[in-house]
Amino acid sequence: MLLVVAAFIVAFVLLLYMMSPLISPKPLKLNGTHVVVTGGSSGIGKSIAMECYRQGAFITLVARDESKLVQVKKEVEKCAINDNQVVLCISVDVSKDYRQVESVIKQCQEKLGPVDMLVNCPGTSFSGKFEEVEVERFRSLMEVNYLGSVYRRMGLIMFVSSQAGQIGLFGYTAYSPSKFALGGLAESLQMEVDTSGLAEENRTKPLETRLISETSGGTQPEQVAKTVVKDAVQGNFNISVGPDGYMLSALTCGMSPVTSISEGLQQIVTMGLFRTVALFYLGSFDSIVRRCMIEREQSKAADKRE
Ligand SMILES: NC(=O)C1=CN([C@@H]2O[C@H](COP(=O)(O)OP(=O)(O)OC[C@H]3O[C@@H](n4cnc5c(N)ncnc54)[C@H](OP(=O)(O)O)[C@@H]3O)[C@@H](O)[C@H]2O)C=CC1
Ligand SMILES: CCCCCCCCCCCCCCCC(=O)[C@@H](N)CO
Repeated sequence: MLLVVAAFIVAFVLLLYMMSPLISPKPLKLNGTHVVVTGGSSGIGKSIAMECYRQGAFITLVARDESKLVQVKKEVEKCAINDNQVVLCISVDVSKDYRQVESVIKQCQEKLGPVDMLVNCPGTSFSGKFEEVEVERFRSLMEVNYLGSVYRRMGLIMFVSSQAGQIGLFGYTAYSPSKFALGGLAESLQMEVDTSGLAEENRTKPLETRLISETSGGTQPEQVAKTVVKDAVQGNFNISVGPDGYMLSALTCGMSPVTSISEGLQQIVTMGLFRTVALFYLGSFDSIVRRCMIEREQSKAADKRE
């Protein structure tokens, strides 16, 4: 008995020792740095750009629609904290020609210096039942959400995924894999790198997907931006928003790295508990899908009778 306890303590101390080099050293100070935000002309990307500007960064906004970019540039400029700060805009489709993207990023580096932090936030979403989603959608979501975040460069890189990138969800057969891929990329890249359109989606969204998505409390993009920027400059690998996001991240951490001792300890301690909570969530998702199916069949039968 004593031996087992001793073995546990030794293993634990060893674990802490092994984790210590993973703990990121000093946080990045955003003041004066160059932050590139792809997908920066709307939603979360725009809020992240504003948050970084408020902390003194120089910003390059990347998206397709030029007029939206110009408009958002003005909004970001309002968040300035000194007179030197600059916002650049680049209109390019990140899902298309990689060389073109590379060349525009080169241009912005010539103007604002090397990129200190790259925030990958371009993305679109589409939901529908598997057999009703055109194959072309699978390709286009993969191109924007996944390939649109593949840029080879140095510095801090942030990938904006989704809860649907941690778990597979009804209606997200095209979207979810593109976000899972992003997670795989981040996890592989982390090992290599030596770092010391919601409206469109809602048009087709199945009732099941809507009900399941509503389980996760909506968060304002400004709040998301605050949290992710704070965590990213600290060098954290897994960044989540809200209590369900926290639980999901702990639950799906797998072999992803830890960036603080307390993060690792929390995962170890909470894993079993969160798995229990997750089973209840799964049960409720299942009952949503079943209820929708029954309701559809009933209304079909009623239509026939008429
Ligand atoms: N909103 C949500 O509920 C959630 C969002 N997410 C993820 O967060 C990210 C941002 O979402 P959100 O703020 O809602 O998105 P928005 O639709 O508000 O903004 C998307 C941004 O990406 C740009 N963009 C889209 N396609 C391309 C492209 N091919 N090339 C270049 N830029 C492109 C858009 O500009 P333009 O169209 O002009 O190119 C826009 O600036 C996405 O990756 C999304 O999957 C994750 C979980 C929840
Ligand atoms: C311990 C376990 C906790 C489990 C919590 C589960 C919460 C599930 C709800 C997930 C909703 C995700 C919708 C994503 C939509 C999206 O990514 C957007 N692009 C939509 O436009």
